Amino acid sequence: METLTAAILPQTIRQRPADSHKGTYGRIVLIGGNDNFGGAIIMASAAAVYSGAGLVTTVTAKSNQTSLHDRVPEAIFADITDVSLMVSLITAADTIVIGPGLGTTNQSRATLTTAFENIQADQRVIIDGSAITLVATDQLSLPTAHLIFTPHQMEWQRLSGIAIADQTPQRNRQVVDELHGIVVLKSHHTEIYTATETYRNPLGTPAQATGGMGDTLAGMVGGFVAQFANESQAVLAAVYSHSAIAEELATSQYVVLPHQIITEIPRFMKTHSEK
Ligand SMILES: NC(=O)C1=CN([C@@H]2O[C@H](COP(=O)(O)OP(=O)(O)OC[C@H]3O[C@@H](n4cnc5c(N)ncnc54)[C@H](OP(=O)(O)O)[C@@H]3O)[C@@H](O)[C@H]2O)[C@@H](O)CC1
Ligand SMILES: Nc1ncnc2c1ncn2[C@@H]1O[C@H](COP(=O)(O)OP(=O)(O)O)[C@@H](O)[C@H]1O
Ligand SMILES: [Mg+2]
Repeated sequence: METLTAAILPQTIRQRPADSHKGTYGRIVLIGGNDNFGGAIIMASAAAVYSGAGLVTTVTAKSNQTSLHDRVPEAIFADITDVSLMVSLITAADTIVIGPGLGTTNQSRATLTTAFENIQADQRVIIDGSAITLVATDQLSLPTAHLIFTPHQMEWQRLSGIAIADQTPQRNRQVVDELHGIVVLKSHHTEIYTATETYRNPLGTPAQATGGMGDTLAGMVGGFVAQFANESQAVLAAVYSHSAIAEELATSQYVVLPHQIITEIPRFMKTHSEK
């Protein structure tokens, strides 16, 4: 297993060409946030915007519209019950993040199934939170696309069938190979399984152990893969940046809140971009 280092940052975070516009930096659609879990998709959306994604649309419950616009005015709102709108947004996107705060009701399942049916092979899809749980419990068939799963250990137990105590790199790898996607297995020592390599994230702090921390990571991964061509590198750089910012904040804070990480992303990316 390789240990990630800060070298991944300037390799991945490129200088922005002068001759560019918002379309250059990715069209990302985030789907999730029911009436109870609006915060999850708002944090994911904010993380995508602050990571530099060019155009961000959030498909969520109508009850989250005002909060979304208040917290992330850069994001476009779409009502999650408007199925044809969601389908057209998915069709036009290059990156999709699905699952933060989606919930596991019949309506959540219907949304996920419709989204999967309309995803195209060239799209990058981050599958997080409730979407992982639904895929596992309902044995949904996965779309053919560039898939990136971001489970915590219990979500990985549900998806892989490997009990948390038995989640060794060797066993995890067998399931990762069957999934045909990248897996970010989150814990206090997050591991990233790409097609060919396994990486350990050396950073992270218990100050991060707070609700919404993974939703924020899902949005950052979405923002990074929407912009940077090398998909594996983009995932690694997002995971590393998320923890590195948290460690910086934790030098003077007992707990680090997801929205505080989000606010720091643009500065951190500038500091660690290609020189
Ligand atoms: N503000 C919002 O809107 C928020 C909305 N959210 C949304 O809620 C939805 C459900 O997601 P979820 O993660 O909260 O619940 P679930 O999938 O049942 O997992 C929890 C179970 O797993 C266990 N567990 C074991 N190891 C673990 C580990 N390393 N890391 C974490 N858990 C671990 C854990 O064990 P325990 O805590 O009991 O020890 C518990 O039994 C999802 O859509 C998410 O996006 C949240 O993000 C919060 C903020
Ligand atoms: N003790 C810890 N040390 C380092 N990182 C942690 C610790 N606890 C949680 N994290 C990080 O916080 C995030 C939690 O993700 P997740 O459980 O999906 O949160 P949520 O769904 O509430 O947003 C992961 O990135 C995980 O690595
Ligand atoms: Mg989560």
